[in-house]
Amino acid sequence: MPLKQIIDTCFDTEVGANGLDRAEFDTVLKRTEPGLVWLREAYDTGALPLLALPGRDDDLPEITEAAAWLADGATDVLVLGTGGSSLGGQALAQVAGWRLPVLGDLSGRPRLHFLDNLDPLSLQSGLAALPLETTRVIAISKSGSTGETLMQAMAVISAFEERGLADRIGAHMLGLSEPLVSGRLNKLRKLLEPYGIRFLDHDPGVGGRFAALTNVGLIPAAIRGLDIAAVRRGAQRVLQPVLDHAAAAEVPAAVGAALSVAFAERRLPIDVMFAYGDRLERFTRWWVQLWSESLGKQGRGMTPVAAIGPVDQHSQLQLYLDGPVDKLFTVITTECADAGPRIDAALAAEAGQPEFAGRTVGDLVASQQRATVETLARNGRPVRVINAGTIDAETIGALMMQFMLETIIAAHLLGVDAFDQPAVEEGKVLARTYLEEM
Ligand SMILES: O=P(O)(O)OC[C@H]1O[C@](O)(CO)[C@@H](O)[C@@H]1O
Repeated sequence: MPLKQIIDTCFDTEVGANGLDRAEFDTVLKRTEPGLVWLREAYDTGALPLLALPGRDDDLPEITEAAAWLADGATDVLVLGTGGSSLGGQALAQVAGWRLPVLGDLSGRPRLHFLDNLDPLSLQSGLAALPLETTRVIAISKSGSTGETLMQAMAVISAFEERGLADRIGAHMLGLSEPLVSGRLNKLRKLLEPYGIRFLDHDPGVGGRFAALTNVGLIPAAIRGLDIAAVRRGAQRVLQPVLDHAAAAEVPAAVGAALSVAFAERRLPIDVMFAYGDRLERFTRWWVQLWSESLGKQGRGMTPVAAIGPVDQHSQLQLYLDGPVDKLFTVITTECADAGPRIDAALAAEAGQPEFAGRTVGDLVASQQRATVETLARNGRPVRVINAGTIDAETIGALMMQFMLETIIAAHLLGVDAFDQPAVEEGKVLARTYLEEM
């Protein structure tokens, strides 16, 4: 089912004075047109390889083979890498059942562990607990120089050696990094290749946070059994209107970018993504990096906040309904009516919840989604809705492409480069200095 975007509750007619008036919105929407032209040109010239990915299938056999190689006979697969080298894979794998409460890893496939946050205690206890004889590792870093990933890779190698498994390192690990460029040191390759570890190439033209549809995101997804061709099909469906020269109003990503920037210009500089369903939790985190690193530059940018429903109704909604009016909400809903356990009428009566009788858990969540959107609007909070239908491979591909396009178009509107992240370097240099001083 295609994504369905509903924006009525962003306008003053629905939410009162905090909403945009149509003319104001149309002016910002018109400003997205150069961004759309730029995207089409980038597609035609191949300047942005990300845009060619949805239509490609030539690389899928290599991705499928790598996933099968990692999973073959494995009880556990460790994914080393951080930021864009991890979050896309996490978002996709979660759609296929990874990291869900209780049942997440009971699929007969290897357990997946994404070691994206460097934490000394987690790493130590994790490596001690894992059956390394049957553990495979994929180390992902576009640059090959991210300290966290390098340190994790070194710790893993040492753990294999300490368990007397030094001779298996080459057969248990895979690397994924940019191809070697003469004169530039790739530390990850330098570290791992001497062990005979095979490397796949990270597409040098696709930045980490935009790499979910490359081998970076698709290998972990395929390990979990997600249909990776369908992920790309979903992405293509969202890209197509841009390539077909659709008017900005017919390109949901242009509409989304225009809304966000229009509200930011009105001093609503916070974007809250409120996604209903456990399977979208990591997706919201992936989006937070995409939106933050791509747009937060030169004093500009909108602050992303991630929430999932219904649980965050019980932690954040009070602020959203009654706190400062400084946010645009994007509520991602799913078709969940009729899904999940059906509630026994006698139990419902016994508990004093007669309205539960005969209803499914999905019926309640469907009602909650609707209620959240309406309550936000009634309290004068601008809210757009994206009805994602069923959360499957195609849907997550579509959502990822929608938000990547939205990010690129928003960057055009803000006048910033979506593809760099110069400011984060400063802290990395300082951390290295402090480490040397220790
Ligand atoms: O894939 P790499 O090069 O290891 O980078 C990991 C992450 O670190 C950053 O460069 C920020 O430090 C992100 O942009 C990137 O996704």
